[in-house]
Amino acid sequence: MALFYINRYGGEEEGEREDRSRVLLERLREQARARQLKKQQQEALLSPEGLKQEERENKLGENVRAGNSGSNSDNESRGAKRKRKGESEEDSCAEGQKLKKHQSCSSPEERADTEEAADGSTPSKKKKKQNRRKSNVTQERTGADSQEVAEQQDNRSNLRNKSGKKKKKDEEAEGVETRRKENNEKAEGNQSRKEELSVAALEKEANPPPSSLVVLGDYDRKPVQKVQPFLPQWLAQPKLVQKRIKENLVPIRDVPGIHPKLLKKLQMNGIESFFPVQAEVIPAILQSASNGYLMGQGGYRPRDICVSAPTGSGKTLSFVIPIVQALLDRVVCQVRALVVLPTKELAQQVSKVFNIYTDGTGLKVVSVTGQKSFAKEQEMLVQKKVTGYCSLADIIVATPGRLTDHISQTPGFSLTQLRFLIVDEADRMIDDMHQNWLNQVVKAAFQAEDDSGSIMLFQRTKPGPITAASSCHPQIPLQKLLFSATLTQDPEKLQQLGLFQPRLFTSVYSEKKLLGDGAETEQDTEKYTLPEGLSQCYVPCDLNSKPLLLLHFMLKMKFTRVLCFTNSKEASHRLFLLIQAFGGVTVAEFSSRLPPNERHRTMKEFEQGKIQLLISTDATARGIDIKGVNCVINYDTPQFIRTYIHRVGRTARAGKAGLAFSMVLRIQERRFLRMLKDAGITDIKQHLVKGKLLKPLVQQYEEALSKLEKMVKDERAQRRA
Ligand SMILES: Nc1ncnc2c1ncn2[C@@H]1O[C@H](COP(=O)(O)OP(=O)(O)OP(=O)(O)O)[C@@H](O)[C@H]1O
Repeated sequence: MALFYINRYGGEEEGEREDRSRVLLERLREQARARQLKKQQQEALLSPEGLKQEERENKLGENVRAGNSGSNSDNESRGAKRKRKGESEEDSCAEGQKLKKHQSCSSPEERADTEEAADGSTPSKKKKKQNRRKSNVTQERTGADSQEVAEQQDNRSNLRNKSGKKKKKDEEAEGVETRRKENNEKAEGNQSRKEELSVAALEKEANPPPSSLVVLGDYDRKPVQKVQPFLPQWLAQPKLVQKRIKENLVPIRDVPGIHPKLLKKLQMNGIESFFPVQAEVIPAILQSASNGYLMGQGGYRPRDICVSAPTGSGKTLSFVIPIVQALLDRVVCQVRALVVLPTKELAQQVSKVFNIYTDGTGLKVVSVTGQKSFAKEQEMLVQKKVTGYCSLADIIVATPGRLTDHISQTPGFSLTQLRFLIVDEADRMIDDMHQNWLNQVVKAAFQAEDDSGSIMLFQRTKPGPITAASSCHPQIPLQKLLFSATLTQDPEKLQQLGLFQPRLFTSVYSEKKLLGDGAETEQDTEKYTLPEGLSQCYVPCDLNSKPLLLLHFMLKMKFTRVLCFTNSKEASHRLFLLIQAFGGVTVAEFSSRLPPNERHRTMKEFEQGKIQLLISTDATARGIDIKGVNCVINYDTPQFIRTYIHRVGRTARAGKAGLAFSMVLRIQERRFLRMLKDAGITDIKQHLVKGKLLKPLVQQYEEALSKLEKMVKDERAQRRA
């Protein structure tokens, strides 16, 4: 076999070489013929008249050459250099290229050899090599060089013609007809040679030989093309939800399948119409539970649902209503719905909404957030009976930390009947995934029931691939529902949630844009959506003028119900003390510095309008729904776009109007505006406050500063004591 390959390979190579030499030989013959014809022509010219004419022509040629002698000698020396260079580069020339170069750029010396070949004598190998070298040298010459070569050729052949004049006289006997024919052939040959030479020169110009010198630091700025992410179909083609609330209200009776009990409750709570996200998501969840909570529609596992809609667009109700309805018919109290949220305040808020809609239904809602003691929470969750533990909660609203504590430490706490897992502020919860809370929940949900387990029939195992066998054994499905105003569209992040055939409902539209060449491209014109009633401004300022600006907004512009954000609890506290020391504004602070009950009280007072200005950390940035907040001030610029969106989203909720001011240090201005622009937020206006407007506040402010200094010292002393 190996031998066959060798022979085959060898055979092909030989054939190829034969072909090449045949072509070469043919070419050489042609050239020799052309030369012979030229000689004959010269002889014809050597007649007395012809000689005179030739002398005249030679003289004229010499004069012309004398005029160009400088440049010619330059060219010659360059030619010599190139020849040397050509010799050194010879080895790197590819075999295939050699033939082409040989044909297109034959030097005078080479042609002398070709004459020999035409005579029938075979040139030696050494000579061939020399020829190849020479042809390489010639190849490097420019168009001007090739002209010169052509001239030299003519001169040499003239000389040769003169010396062999007598010898050639014998051949004059050949017919004039043949000469003319051959003359034409020769002219054609010369023309083609000239063309080949100039093509070679052009090729050389287009591909100059590589330089050994590298130019550093000289590069062109190339526009970086944005890589369009490849999204799975459910992310690329979501179900679109209208952004504008007021224009897209849907009367509650127009949404099919809602239980009359719930319709009544909605009306009692002043809800006559559903917001767009509710009109889309409520029917979708209800449909997946249309066969009851024990199995999915048609016995299949229901699809998971992801919702990305602006702040204040009513996402809470879009999961509360269908879950309450799905569990209305439950017989035994078991944990069937679990809502996980990032903060205690948010968990309390959501559990309040559940309480409203489960009131009078027999469904029990328990909140596990650490607000109460662990033992107290345990008592609220499970009860020990003679027959074993039984659940006291149908719906649990929890923060991840407390939830995992109960999973691992509360006897009888079971999630084996869990049907709905709701992750609110899902993007934030994905960031918290390092706590491993989701794995613990899923593990607890698919844990085998111990002997005391009452409903062995509905025992379930962790779902694997769908097979005929798995379809024959229906079990209570676990459906995940994700909600956020800034839900990530990063498939890798969402992957961590182990979603099953998810559906996405979103208000973030990708718009098709026309490129310059007329082609269409899909571009995210906005990555996040803000409430329609929100007006945004930024105030360029310096560090010292920030407190004065805040006082100016509160005292001169008479802002009321203002939620003001700082980037740390220390900053919140100091600003609170300063504004308090200044006086004239009812102010409070909200951060993890305060105990939960104090935070709760503060929030209540703020909601009641007893506090004009609430200075807070990002603890209130997400999800908190405080009615009547008409202005948000970013005292410290938010570092991330998601933080900005959630902060400003505390106003302009439920289709109402609201105002957001961001104080931006001049050094931060560019970065801040770029951050917003990258997220597709361009409708932010600059709001300049003139120094003279702040001047009247300065003296009182300086007094407040000295008071603050004293207060901070006292606090430090107290802490040390
Ligand atoms: N259909 C409705 N009609 C009138 N008001 C509604 C309706 N749905 C919700 N609301 C009110 O709108 C406000 C915002 O609702 P919700 O807190 O659910 O918004 P959200 O989308 O969860 O906001 P965030 O993203 O900030 O958490 C609440 O005060 C709520 O009572």
